[in-house]
Amino acid sequence: MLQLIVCDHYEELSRQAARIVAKQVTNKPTSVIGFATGSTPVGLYQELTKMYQKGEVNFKQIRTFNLDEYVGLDKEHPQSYYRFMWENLFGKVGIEKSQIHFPSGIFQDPVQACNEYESQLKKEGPIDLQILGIGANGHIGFNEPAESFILNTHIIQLADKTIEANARFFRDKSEVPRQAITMGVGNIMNAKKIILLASDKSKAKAVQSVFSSIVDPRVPATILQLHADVSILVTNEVADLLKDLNLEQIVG
Ligand SMILES: N[C@@H]1[C@@H](O)[C@H](O)[C@@H](COP(=O)(O)O)O[C@@H]1O
Repeated sequence: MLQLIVCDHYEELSRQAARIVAKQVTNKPTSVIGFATGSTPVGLYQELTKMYQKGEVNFKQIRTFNLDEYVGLDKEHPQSYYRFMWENLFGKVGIEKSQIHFPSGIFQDPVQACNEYESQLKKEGPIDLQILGIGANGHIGFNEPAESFILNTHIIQLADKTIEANARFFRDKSEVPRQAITMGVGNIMNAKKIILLASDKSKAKAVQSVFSSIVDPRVPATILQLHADVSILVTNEVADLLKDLNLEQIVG
């Protein structure tokens, strides 16, 4: 079931998302939380940090999984998602290395790297609460538009649009890795609860697609319609653009 939550602005969206995460962790201190990167959840991570500092939530017993990592960037690379999570959340709220799981962007054998993450997910999962952003092309994690869905952790060729969108974090577009390792849509759909955050106008079409009643791997987020518990938090400016768009307007 999909629930749309419209928030006045980005700060409110971040606060609402933080309340959902904090409630999950308070109700079940040993929760497995799936974290996302990108600019959208930064406000959520700031809110969680504030709540932690005020003693309103603690993360001592949680275990974490992250959606994805760039292939070829080691953990300490300034643009690695691993480093992003330490700088934006883990390092600020007392989460320790022993609590976290991350797909590795550096490996000799891609199959083995994916299998290792799969076994960790199987052993520690299911994820209780998965946080998602969304790409303007409808990608979730790094599940890019394709002819079919890939369910498990895999290596993906990044779409040109994604490379362009993420170039803003690098000195130059040529520095953006061309591949990523990502959880598959099956891993994401296995989460008990999902919250998807979209605050930028550029995401409106992708968000609309989630309500399209068509499931299409060319817009990966459409799979979320089959999940039992998804809350989609959008800002007013995204909500204003949610009109009767059809899927063909979103693909490509
Ligand atoms: N792999 C990540 C996604 O997990 C994220 O949701 C998306 C949107 O990012 P942003 O929030 O910066 O727009 O793109 C990135 O490439």
